Amino acid sequence: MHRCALFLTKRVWQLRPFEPFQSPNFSLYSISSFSLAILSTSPSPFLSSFLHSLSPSSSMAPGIEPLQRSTNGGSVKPDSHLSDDGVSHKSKVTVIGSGNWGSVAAKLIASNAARLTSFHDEVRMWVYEETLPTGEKLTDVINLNNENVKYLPGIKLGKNVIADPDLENAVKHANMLVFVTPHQFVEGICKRLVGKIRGDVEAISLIKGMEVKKEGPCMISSLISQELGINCCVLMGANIANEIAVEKFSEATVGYRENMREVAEKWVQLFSTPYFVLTPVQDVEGVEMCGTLKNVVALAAGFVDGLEMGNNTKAAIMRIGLREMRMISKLLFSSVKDSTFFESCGVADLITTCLGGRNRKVAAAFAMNGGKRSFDELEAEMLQGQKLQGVSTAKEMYEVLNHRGWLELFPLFASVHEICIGHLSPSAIVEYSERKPNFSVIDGHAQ
Ligand SMILES: NC(=O)c1ccc[n+]([C@@H]2O[C@H](COP(=O)([O-])OP(=O)(O)OC[C@H]3O[C@@H](n4cnc5c(N)ncnc54)[C@H](O)[C@@H]3O)[C@@H](O)[C@H]2O)c1
Ligand SMILES: O=P(O)(O)OC[C@H](O)CO
Repeated sequence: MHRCALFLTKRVWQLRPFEPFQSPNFSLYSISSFSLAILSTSPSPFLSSFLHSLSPSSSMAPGIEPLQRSTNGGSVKPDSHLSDDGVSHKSKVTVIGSGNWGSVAAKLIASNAARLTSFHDEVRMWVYEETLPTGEKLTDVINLNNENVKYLPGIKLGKNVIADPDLENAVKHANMLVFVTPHQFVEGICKRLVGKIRGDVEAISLIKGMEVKKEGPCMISSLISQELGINCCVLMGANIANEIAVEKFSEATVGYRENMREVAEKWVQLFSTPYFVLTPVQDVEGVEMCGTLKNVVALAAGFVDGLEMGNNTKAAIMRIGLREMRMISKLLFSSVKDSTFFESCGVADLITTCLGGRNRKVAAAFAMNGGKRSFDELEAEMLQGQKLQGVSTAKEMYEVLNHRGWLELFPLFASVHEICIGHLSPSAIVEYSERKPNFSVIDGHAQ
C-alpha cells in the first residue's frame, strides 16, 4: 500500500473520543486580573502622558500632533510634558529586535516619536550583534548610515533610531517595550531582562509564534507577561515588512486585554501613520493565534505553488487552513472571538502570507525539490539570516494536537508538519478525501 495511504488508514483507526476541555491549562493564561492590577498600580506619568496625547488637532489623523518650527527653520516638538518638578513624563520606547520586521517597526515608531510630544524622540533598537562580511559590526553600520544594511537594505530608519547591542542598556530607561524577534529567541531574551526593566513598563509583541511547555501551549505575549510580570498587548496583521518599509498602505490589529483599552490606544498612536492603520480589539489570544497559525497554512500554500497545482487548489487550502485555524484557536482559548478572524490579523494576514510571504516562498522551493532539501538548508540559502516561523510552529502545534488526541481533527495542520519532517511527500497536502474531520465547532464546543 502507498505509504501515505498506510498513514491515513492508521490515522482513522487511531480516532479517539473527543475531550476538548480536559486540559488544566485553559485558565493558565487568563491574566485579566493581573492586567487590572498593572493599570491600577502604574505610576501616573504613563497615564498622564497618554491622556495628554488624546487631544490632537481635529483636522489630523488621531494622535498626529502639529510640529512647531524652530528658529533655525527645522521642526521641533513642543515640550509640554514636564511635571511641576520639571521631570519629563514622556514615554520612552525600546524595540527589542532588528530583523526585517523589527527594523520596519523601528522606522514607524521613530517617525511618530519624532512628532508626538508624549514620546521621547530617541528610539533604542536592540541589535543581536553580528559581524558583516566587510568586518564591520552591524550596530556600527546602522548608527553610521541610519540603515539596517543586512535585514532592511535601502531604507532609512530615522535619525532618532539608535542601535544598541547591549540588551540591558537598551531597555534600562524604557517604559514601552516592543518585542519583535523570531519567537525561538524570546524566552532567552526575557530571562536576561528579569530585574533589568523599569517598574512601569508596558509591552507589545509583534512576534508570530508560540512555545510549548509541559502544561501546554504558551503564546509569546503570555510568556513575556509571565517572565517579566508585565502587561503585554499584541500587534498582528497583513504586514509583509518590505511593503510597509516603502510606505504601501497596510492595516494591522492591536489585541488587548480587558480594561487595557487606554494602553492599546497608546500603542495605536505610536505605530499609526497614514499608510499604516491600526484597529484595537479586545482579544489578545484571538489576534495572536491568527498571526501564529497562518504561518503553517502559508507552508501548505507554498507546497501547492511549488507543485504548480493552481489557484483553485491554493484557495481551497487557504479556506481549509482558515477553518482549522479558527477551530484550534477556539478550542485552546474559549474567549477567542469569531469577529477577530475578519480583522487584518485574520483573513487578511492569511491571504498576504499565502501570496507573498517567506514561509510560502521557502515551502514552494521545498516542494519543487521534492522534499529532498531541508527547510534549514533552504532557509539559510534563500533568506540570508532571516528566520521562518512556520516550520517550528507546525511542529509545536503538532505536539499540542497530538497530546490532546486532536490530530485527526486537523488534517491540514498535521500534514504540514509531517511533510516538513519528510514523513509525507509534499503532494500529500491535498489528500483530504479520507481525512475530513467529522465534527464542527460552534462557539468553542465540538459537536
Ligand atoms: N518580516 C516580516 O514581513 C514580518 C511581518 C510581520 C511579523 N513578522 C514577525 O516578526 C518576528 C520577527 O521577524 P523579523 O522579520 O523581524 O526577523 P528576521 O527573520 O528578518 O531576522 C532574524 C533576526 O533574528 C536575529 N537573531 C539571530 N540569532 C539570534 C539570537 N540567537 N538571539 C536573538 N536574535 C537573533 C537576527 O539578528 C535578526 O535580527 C517574527 O515572529 C515574524 O514572524 C515578520
Ligand atoms: O514572510 P512571512 O511568511 O514570515 O510572513 C510575514 C508576515 O507575517 C505577513 O504578515
